[in-house]
Amino acid sequence: MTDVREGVDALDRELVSLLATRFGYMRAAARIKPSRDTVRDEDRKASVIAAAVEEARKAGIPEQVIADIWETLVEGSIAYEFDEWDRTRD
Ligand SMILES: O=C(O)C(=O)C[C@]1(C(=O)O)C=C[C@@H](O)C=C1
Repeated sequence: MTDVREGVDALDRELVSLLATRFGYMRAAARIKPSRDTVRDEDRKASVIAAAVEEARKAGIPEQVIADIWETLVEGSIAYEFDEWDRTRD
């Protein structure tokens, strides 16, 4: 069990590192988007979540769990992008 928990802890560190990279892309998106009302894109949000759920289906892991995680992730990303957009504009 110790090995399993060490594996989980190492994987969680990797996941956070990958998420840090993803949030870096959100900073880039906030810089690129020309107006505040383009930060939230519901069509893109739906397509990002659908793609993650499809990957979950292929991997044989619970699709609803992945849908819930991605809902939180994309909403958190949108909030972060709004903060970035406001921080970098007057
Ligand atoms: O694709 C974008 O436009 C993004 O800013 C990325 C992202 C995401 O988290 O994947 C975030 C905000 C948008 O509403 C849609 C998707």
